[in-house]
Amino acid sequence: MTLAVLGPKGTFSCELAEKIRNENEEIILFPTIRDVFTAVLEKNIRGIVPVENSEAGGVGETLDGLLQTECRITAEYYMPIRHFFVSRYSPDEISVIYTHPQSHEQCSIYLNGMKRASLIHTSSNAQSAKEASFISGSAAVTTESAAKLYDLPILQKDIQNSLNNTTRFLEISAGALDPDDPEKCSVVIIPRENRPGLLYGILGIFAQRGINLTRIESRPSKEGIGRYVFFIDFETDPGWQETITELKKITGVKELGCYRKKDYV
Ligand SMILES: O=C(O)C(=O)C[C@]1(C(=O)O)C=C[C@@H](O)C=C1
Repeated sequence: MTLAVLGPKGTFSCELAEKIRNENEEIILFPTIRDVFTAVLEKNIRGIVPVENSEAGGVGETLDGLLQTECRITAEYYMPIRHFFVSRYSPDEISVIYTHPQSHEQCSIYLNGMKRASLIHTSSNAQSAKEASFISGSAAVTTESAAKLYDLPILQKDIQNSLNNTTRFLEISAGALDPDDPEKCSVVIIPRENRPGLLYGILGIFAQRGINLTRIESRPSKEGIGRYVFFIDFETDPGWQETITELKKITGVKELGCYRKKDYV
């Protein structure tokens, strides 16, 4: 078996993959989250992608991958996220800081205090460390494993805004079937029309059945201003298939997958 994740080595995605991989399962690294989706479909392997963070919200590239590809969600993982500020230079010598945009948001309070340095966004937390390992006068916001890998001194631990900072990751697979006893389901509502009460009607189906939503997020449909799709996660009951049938009667629905709930990793 093979597990596809965002690289290079040292990302949070990579740290999670190391923890959850099966014995003898090989981890393969890709430069973007979109490439992880493509590999999962083309090679028929499983992948791990970040989907939302407690501070910075949804991860757009993953939401787009779920909407636009046939990958299915087969599991979820919650991982506490600790950010490290690393550099070979002293704070007054630092003129540039490399950071992933999600990490920038998660560490905004600390980074706003670094007024003399300019911020450059990168494709991952490991890439940030890689840049800081050879650019003079630079620093990075990164993971503990990437700091070790690139031998970068830690100037400050835990620079995230909140000590409860957590990212939820999804396991995605190609052509997977839902388990018989799922605990959660994810769908995207793709409205066929813009009419009064549509969202009320959708939420009413969950309310009437006493179903708890664990997340609802609107995202532009990319078809024009004011047009949205809605990502909904809900806790399942024995009649979860009927819930989806009811939804399909009033709106467009893309089923993303049903799966078991997971503990913190
Ligand atoms: O760059 C990484 O280390 C990643 O695994 C990506 C990612 C993300 O895009 O959310 C994962 C967890 C953290 O929330 C920050 C970055």
